[in-house]
Amino acid sequence: MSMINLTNEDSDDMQTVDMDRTCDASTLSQQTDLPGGAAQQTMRVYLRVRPFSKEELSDKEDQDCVEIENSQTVTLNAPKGSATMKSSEKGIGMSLHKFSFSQIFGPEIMQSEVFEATVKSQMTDFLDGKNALIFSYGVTNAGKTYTIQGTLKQPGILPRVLDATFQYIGANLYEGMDLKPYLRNDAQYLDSDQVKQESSAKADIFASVKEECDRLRVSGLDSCSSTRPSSSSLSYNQTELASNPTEAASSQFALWVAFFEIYNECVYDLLQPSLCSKSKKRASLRVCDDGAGNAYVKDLRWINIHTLGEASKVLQFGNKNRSAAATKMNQSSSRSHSIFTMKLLKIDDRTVTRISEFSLCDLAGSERCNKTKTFGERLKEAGNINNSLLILGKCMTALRNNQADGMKNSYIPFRESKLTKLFQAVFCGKGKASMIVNINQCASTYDETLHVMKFSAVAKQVVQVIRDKPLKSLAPCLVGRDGKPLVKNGVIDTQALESFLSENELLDEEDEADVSLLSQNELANMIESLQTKLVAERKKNLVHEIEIRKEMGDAMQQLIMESEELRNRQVEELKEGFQEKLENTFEMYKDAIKKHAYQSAMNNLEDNYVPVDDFIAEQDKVETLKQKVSELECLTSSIRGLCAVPTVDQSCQTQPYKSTEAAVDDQRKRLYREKCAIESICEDKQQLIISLEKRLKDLTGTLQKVRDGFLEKSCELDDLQRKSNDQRKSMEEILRQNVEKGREIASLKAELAKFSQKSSVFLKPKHGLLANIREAVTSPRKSSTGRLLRKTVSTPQY
Ligand SMILES: Nc1ncnc2c1ncn2[C@@H]1O[C@H](COP(=O)(O)OP(=O)(O)OP(=O)(O)O)[C@@H](O)[C@H]1O
Repeated sequence: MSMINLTNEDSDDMQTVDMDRTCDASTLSQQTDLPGGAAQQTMRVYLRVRPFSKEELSDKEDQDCVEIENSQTVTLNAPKGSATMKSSEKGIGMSLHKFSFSQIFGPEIMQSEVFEATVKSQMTDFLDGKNALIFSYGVTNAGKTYTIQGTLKQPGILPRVLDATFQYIGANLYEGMDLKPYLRNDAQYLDSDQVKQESSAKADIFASVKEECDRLRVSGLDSCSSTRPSSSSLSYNQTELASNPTEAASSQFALWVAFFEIYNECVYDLLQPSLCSKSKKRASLRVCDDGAGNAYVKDLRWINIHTLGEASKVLQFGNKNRSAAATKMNQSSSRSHSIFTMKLLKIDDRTVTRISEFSLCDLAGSERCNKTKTFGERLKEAGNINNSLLILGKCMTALRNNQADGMKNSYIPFRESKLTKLFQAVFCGKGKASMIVNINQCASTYDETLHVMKFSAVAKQVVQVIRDKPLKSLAPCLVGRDGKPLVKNGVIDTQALESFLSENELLDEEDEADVSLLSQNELANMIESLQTKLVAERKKNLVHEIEIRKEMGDAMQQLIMESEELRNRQVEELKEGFQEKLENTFEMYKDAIKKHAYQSAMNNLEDNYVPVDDFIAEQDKVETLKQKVSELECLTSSIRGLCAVPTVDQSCQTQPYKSTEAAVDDQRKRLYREKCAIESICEDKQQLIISLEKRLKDLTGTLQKVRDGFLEKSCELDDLQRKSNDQRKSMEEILRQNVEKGREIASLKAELAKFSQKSSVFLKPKHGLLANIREAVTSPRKSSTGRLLRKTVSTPQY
C-alpha cells in the first residue's frame, strides 16, 4: 500500500509523526463551530494496543517494539531482523518512529473504557440525528473484531452502541414495522403485506439462531444463553447520551439494522437466510446512488429490532453467515470488510422526521501480499483488500491535501472502491467518522504495524466538516462527487454539472439516480437545464465531428498518396520486368538468327565444296596468274620508262607512240581487271579454305568420336567372343560326356544282351523284373537303381 512519505530529514534517529503539529493536543477533541450550524474537527484516530497472548510470549514476540509514552504518544522501536531495522542499518529510514493519536489505549484498557472514550460523542450525535462511522483498522490478529464486537464477557463497541440506543429509546420504541429506511437517507411506508414480509424475515432469522442454539445446547457447547450482552456488562450513564433528553420523551424511535460484508469488491448481505445453505452461491449486491450523491446497497435486508436481545441474535446470525461463507470459500473472515449499520428513525405522529445512521466497519487485515506470500485467488483477494484500503488512504490523503490548501480541489477517488463509495457521504460532511487503529506488539509483524501507523497518521490529518442535517423533505437532492448539490433551488448548477458530467458520472451504470423522487418543479427546471446542456453538447459534438472528419480526410489523403506511390512503384517494377523479358527474347532471336545464318553458311559451303586436289590446282593457277600479273607490271613500268624519254623527231614518231600507249593502256586495264577477278577468286578460295578447314576439324572430331565408339564396341565384341568361346567349350565338354555316356549305354546294352541270352537258357524270364531292368538301363538317371538291380539279378548265381 502506498502511503505518504513520512521521512523526517531533520530528525537524527527518530521519526516523529505528529499530525497535530498545527494545533496543540488540547484542541484535538474540540470542534470548531462554523456558520450555518456546521462544525469542523480533525478526524479522531484512536490507537488500541492489544495484550500479548501466551503463545506470543513463549515465541519471544515481546521485544519492546511498542512503547506507550503517554495517552497520546507512542514510540515504535524496530526489532532486530525487521525490514525497518535492516533499512535503518543501511542508512535508509529510522529505527524509531513516534506517533501521536487522539487517544491511546494500552493492553490493560477495558472495553467499557474504550467505548466511553471513543464512541460516546458519536453515540450522542447518532441519537441527535447525525450520522456516525467507526472503522477499525489494523493487521490480522490485531484486535479489530475484539474492539468492534468483543466477547460475551467483554462486549465491544457495537453491542454497547446498540444497548445505549435501546436505553435511550426506552419506552418510546415505535412498535410498528411499517416505517422502514429507504435508499440511503429516506424512509418509506410499508403496507400490511410488506409488514408481514418483514416480520417473517425477522422470524426466520431468529428461528435459525434458535435452531443453532438448540443444536449447541444438545452438543454441550451452549453459548447462546450468554451471547446477549447483559445490561450489567454494558454499563454507562444513559442520561449522558442524548443531547436533548426531553426530545426522547415526546418522540418515538424505530431501529433498523443491516449487516453486510465486502469481499473481493463484491457486497454480500449477511442477513440473507439462504447463506446458511451450503449449496447455494451467494448473490452479490449492487452499490447504487440514491440520486442525492449517497451510495446505498441495493436490496440489502434491513431488520427492525426492538430489543438488545434481538439485535444480538441478528449479529449472531450475520457472524454465522460470515464464517459459513468464509469456510465455503476457504477464506478467513478477516479478508473481508464487515459493516454493521444501524438506522434510527425518529417518528413523530407516524411520520419519519429524522433518520440517522451509525456504521461500524471491521476492516480486513491490512497486511500486504508480499508479506503473506499469496498466489492466484488469494493474490486477487489480497489485491482487492489492499486496493480498497489503498483507495481509503488515497481519499484521506486527497481530503487532507484539499483541506490544507483551500484553493486546491483535487480529485478524491471515493468511487474507486465499494468501501469508500459507501462512506463518501460521511467523509463529505454528512457525518462524523473516527478510526480505531488496532495493533499488536509482536516483533514479527512490526513492519506491517508500522505501515498501519503511517496510514493512521494520514487519517488523523483529515478535517471533517459536519453539517447539521435537518430532515426537511424526503426528496433527496442531487449532489456531485464532491458532495456539493447539483441542483440549487430547483436550478441546475451548470458549473457543478459540468464537472459532474466531465467525470462521466451520469453514465456510471451503478449510479442509478431515481429521478422520480424529484418534485415536478425540480424536474421541469432540470429538463430545461438539460436541454440547454444538450444544445451545448450537440455544438461540442459538431465541432468534434468536424475535427474528426478533417482528421479522417487528412488520413484518407495520406492513404491515397501512399497507395499511389505504391502503385507507381509497382508499375515501374512491372516495366522493368517486361523490359528484361523483351531483351531476353531479343537475345534468343538473335542467337537463333546467328545459328540459322551459320547453318545456311554451312549448307552453302557444302554446296560449294571443292575437292582438295582441285583446290590445289586452282591455287597453282592463281600463282601462275599472279606471276603473269607481276611480269606484266614490270613490262608496263619499262614501257613507261621508254615513253618518258623524248625523241628528236617527235612529229614523225608521235603516232606510233600513241598507238603503243593506248595498247599498253588497254593491256593494263585488262590485266587489272583480270587481277581483280583473280583476287576476288583468291579471296573466295581463301574463305573456302577456312570453311573447309573448319569442316575438316569437325569431321576429324566426329571421326574421333566414331573411332572411340568403334573401339568401345570392339571391346564389347571381344568380350562376347570370349564368352561364346567359353560356352562353345562347355558345349563341347557336354557333347564329349554325352558321347561317353552313349558308349557306356552301348556297352551296357551289349552286356544286357549277353545276359539275356544266358538267362533264356537257365530261367524263364520274369517279365516284371526284366521290364524294370530295361527301364533302369534306358534311364541314365536311374543308373544306381540299375546297378542295384544288376546286383540283385547277379546275386542268385545259379
Ligand atoms: N484488548 C484485548 N484484550 C484481550 N484480548 C484481545 C484484545 N484484543 C484482541 N484480543 C484477542 O486477540 C485475538 C485476535 O483478535 P481479533 O480476532 O479481534 O483480531 P482481528 O484484528 O479482528 O483479526 P482478523 O483481522 O483476523 O479478524 C482474539 O483472540 C482476541 O480475543
